[in-house]
Amino acid sequence: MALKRISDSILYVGADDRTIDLFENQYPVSNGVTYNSYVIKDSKIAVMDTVDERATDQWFDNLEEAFEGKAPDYLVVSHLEPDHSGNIERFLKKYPDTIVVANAKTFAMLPQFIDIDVPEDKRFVAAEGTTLALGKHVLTFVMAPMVHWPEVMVEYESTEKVLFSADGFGTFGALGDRLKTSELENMPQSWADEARRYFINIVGKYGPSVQGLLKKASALDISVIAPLHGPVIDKDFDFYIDKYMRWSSYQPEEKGTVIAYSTLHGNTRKAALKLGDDLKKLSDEPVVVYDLSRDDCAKAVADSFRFDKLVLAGVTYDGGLMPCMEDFIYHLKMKNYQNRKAAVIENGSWGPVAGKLMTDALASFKNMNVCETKVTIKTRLNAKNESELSDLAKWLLN
Ligand SMILES: Cc1cc2nc3c(=O)[nH]c(=O)nc-3n(C[C@H](O)[C@H](O)[C@H](O)COP(=O)(O)O)c2cc1C
Repeated sequence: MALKRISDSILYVGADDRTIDLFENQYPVSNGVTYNSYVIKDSKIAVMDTVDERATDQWFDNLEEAFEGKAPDYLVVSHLEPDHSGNIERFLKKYPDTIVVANAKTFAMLPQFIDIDVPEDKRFVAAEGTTLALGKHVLTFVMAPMVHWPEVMVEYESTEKVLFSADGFGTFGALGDRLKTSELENMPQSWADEARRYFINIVGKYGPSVQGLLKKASALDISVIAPLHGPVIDKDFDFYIDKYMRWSSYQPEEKGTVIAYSTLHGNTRKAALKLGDDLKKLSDEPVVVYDLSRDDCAKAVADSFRFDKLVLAGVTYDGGLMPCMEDFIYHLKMKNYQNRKAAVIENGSWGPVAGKLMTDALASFKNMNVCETKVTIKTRLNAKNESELSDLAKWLLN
């Protein structure tokens, strides 16, 4: 099959992985994932990153097709996460004359990832603003520390105005025979859900670092963004940049409520659904309800960042919270959840403490407006609780 291309000179040599169930062994990827890698062909040939070990054979086949009998000159390593560094060693064994292009931090960390000691004359050490001419094409290196690993850098190719954005603007999902967002259906909207789940959960903790990179990127004239996962972005840039601005500044994208519940016997679920119905009766704003025992925690976390309101509805369990609620709150904390309106519904049959625990957790996040009155259910919803839930819906929408 002919290789997919960004242009005549920039080829896609990455691969779909539809066999993986959990990305990073924790995020469900029912539509698979891609490990992107690119080849720039000019007087010199540069390979932009390797791929996960799971895609080794496909990648080497693609490389051979792209090289057309020539040998590569450079291997650019934008960062060392195993899904991108997984084939550096095999590549250097197969193409030992290649010069490795990476920054000083990457070279310092490289021995943790490969057993080959790259000799000095096979190293090109990139720093902020360093350029590397391949012929007509020229790469400029832009450091992006802690987006989301310390050694991350991105590369800007100025002739075709391509930003190789590392994991920035990446998303889950295999690509099949398409590559660019302009070739995919329902773009850019359909990109947002999975890109949000990817960003918030994988990069979200490092908002200020992402803002730093966005500031540097705003000075570049960009025609294409080529990330390391998912489609190459070739239009509607404002949409994608706006999403990244919001996500990295922890601002909600839109009005709406996430109700995340934990239940042992189903009564707290009933309360969560009742509140959802009350909200829907009062407003057209979206309401999304998550069963934290069953639903994808990463999706619940991503939607919590998407919307401006969050309700935690949880049972008291052995004098504490159910593990799934603890886990959800832990994820919110890890990803710097903040700037939202929030409320709590608790349940307990003899000594409810879940409300205090959930309220304290929410109040510990930055700039939260947490409802002062919590709804306390004693085992089953009663008429008073129903009226309290109606009042809570009004407070949330106020
Ligand atoms: C194993 C177990 C431990 C529980 N621990 C407590 C507890 O420490 N304090 C309390 O008030 N209720 C406790 N409960 C009762 C739950 O909070 C109870 O399931 C809830 O009040 C009813 O809501 P649900 O139908 O949503 O589970 C416990 C229930 C179970 C099954």
